[in-house]
Amino acid sequence: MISALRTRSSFLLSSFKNSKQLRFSSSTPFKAIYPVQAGSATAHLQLKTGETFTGGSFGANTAAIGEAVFTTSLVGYPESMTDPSYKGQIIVFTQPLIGNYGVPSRSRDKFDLLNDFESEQIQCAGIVVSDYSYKYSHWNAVESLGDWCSRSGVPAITGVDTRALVHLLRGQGSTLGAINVGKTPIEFGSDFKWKDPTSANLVGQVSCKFPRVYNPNGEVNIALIDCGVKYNMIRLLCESGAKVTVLPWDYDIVSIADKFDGIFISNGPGSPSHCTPTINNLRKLFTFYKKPIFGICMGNQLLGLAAGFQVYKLPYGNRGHNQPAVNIDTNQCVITSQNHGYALDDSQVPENWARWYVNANDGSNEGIKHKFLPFRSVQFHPEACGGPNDTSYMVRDFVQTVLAFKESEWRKSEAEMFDEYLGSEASAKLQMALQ
Ligand SMILES: NC(=O)CC[C@H](N)C(=O)O
Repeated sequence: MISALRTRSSFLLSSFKNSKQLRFSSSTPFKAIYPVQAGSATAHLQLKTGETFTGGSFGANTAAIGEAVFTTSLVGYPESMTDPSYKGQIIVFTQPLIGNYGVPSRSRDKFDLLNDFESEQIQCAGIVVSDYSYKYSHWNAVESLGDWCSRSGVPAITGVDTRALVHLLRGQGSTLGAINVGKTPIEFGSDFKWKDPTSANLVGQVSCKFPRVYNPNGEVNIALIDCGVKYNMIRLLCESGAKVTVLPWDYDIVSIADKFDGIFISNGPGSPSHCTPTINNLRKLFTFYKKPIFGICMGNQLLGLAAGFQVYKLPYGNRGHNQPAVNIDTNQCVITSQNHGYALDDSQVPENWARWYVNANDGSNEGIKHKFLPFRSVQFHPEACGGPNDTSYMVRDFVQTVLAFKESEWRKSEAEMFDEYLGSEASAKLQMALQ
């Protein structure tokens, strides 16, 4: 199955590359092709490779630089724009109609988490759309997308030929771009120093600065390593019965690990290579920590790096809400929400680890698990927001596993606990490994 997936994916990629690619002359700007409100200032997305896409500004009258990436998600622009994973990126929406349901209210749930946003503010550097809805309508809307972007200092362009833009990004890969508002594009001389925001440690910029506890009366105590956590991850853990202690990405979790019944590693922006402290902490935990660990997206990459996997950058990433991921053991396919540019190279699998999920489109890794310790992670987003909730059970399963381990510790010796949970053969291996 996997080899078939890999062949299919290489066929898909090669056939796409050989297909008639649009010719992009980097001198002629792509004119706005969708309606731009009369009186809007002209705005441009200029790529480092020279192409310019012109449209009308409907956000802040400011310039921004970011990695231009595209998402095929049809809904969920408030969630995507406030997802810290998009820090340093300019989001190009393939869905043409953006803004039609406005921006929701800032109501909070019982855990004090915003109900309709994934963090307190817009995280992306800017947005590019084809057909912005100046008029919006929704029972929960309190302002327009344009007003939200304007008051947040985030530039937004409408009227852009996003099909041509996405065609280009698929052909050459995600590309550094600059949004600027003004009659004429900026003349970036060949010596212009393009400062790539994603070359910085973006996780350090978005992670919490101090620990914070959610749902203090939860029945199990879970440490969440915050690499740029989305609010719905915290919400799902709390709703599953956990007390969640959110810790900064580089917090010394090793020295307090035994206080926690389980550890969760969150999503986050930029390259995982900047998170060396987190990776080193995970490596130290592997030497003694025997309770469940679960990671999502960046968490999958950091757990994998700590285990000995390599990471590589995908040409244009997987960002959308209909990405198919296949469970390698059961062949079950789940439809997932995704937003990532890096992936684990699972062509070489470290000892005692196994591939868990694989992407049915491009054969990229979608999850890993330890063969007999309760450590696992997925590249996709079970917490959705936006996208399908089909795999949100994985967060609940993690909390249930933590509870099972905790309860078992009270009632049974370790050997019995591991026998019951892992099966006697794996348990025997574990006991050997822990000598
Ligand atoms: N959503 C995420 O956690 C993204 C992880 C990482 N920044 C990537 O782009 O692959």
